[in-house]
Amino acid sequence: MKRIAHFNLVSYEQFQEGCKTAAALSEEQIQTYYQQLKKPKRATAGSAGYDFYLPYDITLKPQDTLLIPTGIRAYMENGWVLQLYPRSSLGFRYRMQLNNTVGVIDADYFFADNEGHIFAKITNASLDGKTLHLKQGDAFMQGVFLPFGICDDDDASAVRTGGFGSTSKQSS
Ligand SMILES: O=c1ccn([C@H]2C[C@H](O)[C@@H](COP(=O)(O)OP(=O)(O)OP(=O)(O)O)O2)c(=O)[nH]1
Repeated sequence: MKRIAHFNLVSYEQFQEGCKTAAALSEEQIQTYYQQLKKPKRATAGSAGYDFYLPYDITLKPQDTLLIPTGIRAYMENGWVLQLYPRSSLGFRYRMQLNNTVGVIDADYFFADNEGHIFAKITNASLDGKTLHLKQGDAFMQGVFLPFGICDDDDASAVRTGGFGSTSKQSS
């Protein structure tokens, strides 16, 4: 197995910033949640997916959507990508989905202005009216590191600075 990555927590300031855009939380709550953040882990020696844990309790009614600041950044060697998927059991039971279907975390995102803070946007797409209640520390999403190739005439040289959609802003 290739060891090509590691997870870190983002700084407290970045987590606080992420929480501000995601939820109405007091400073005290944010401090507590930050202290209790857990780095992603694989559940078994043979698992491909690193489980990401919720920073705080969430309730998602059918069709509700939430942005979640994970408090996590991922360093990985060039030539690797971290792909994010819902945790299968939550997909099976609640049709919990990632709004972008699969999250793509680029290797250079680690060096972005927001410290490479990984966000997840999830929806309860339940077709049978089930509300999803999850607790702080529950695994809700999984990340898999994958190698990728590039085209032989590829000359991409732009440097990533921001988060979602930032590269198209730079080039337009
Ligand atoms: O679920 C996600 C998906 C992406 N990202 C971060 C990491 C990724 O490196 C960056 C940009 O994502 P992506 O390349 O998929 O989005 P884009 O809309 O194509 O934006 P960009 O122009 O920045 O490439 O946003 C997340 O935190 N969570």
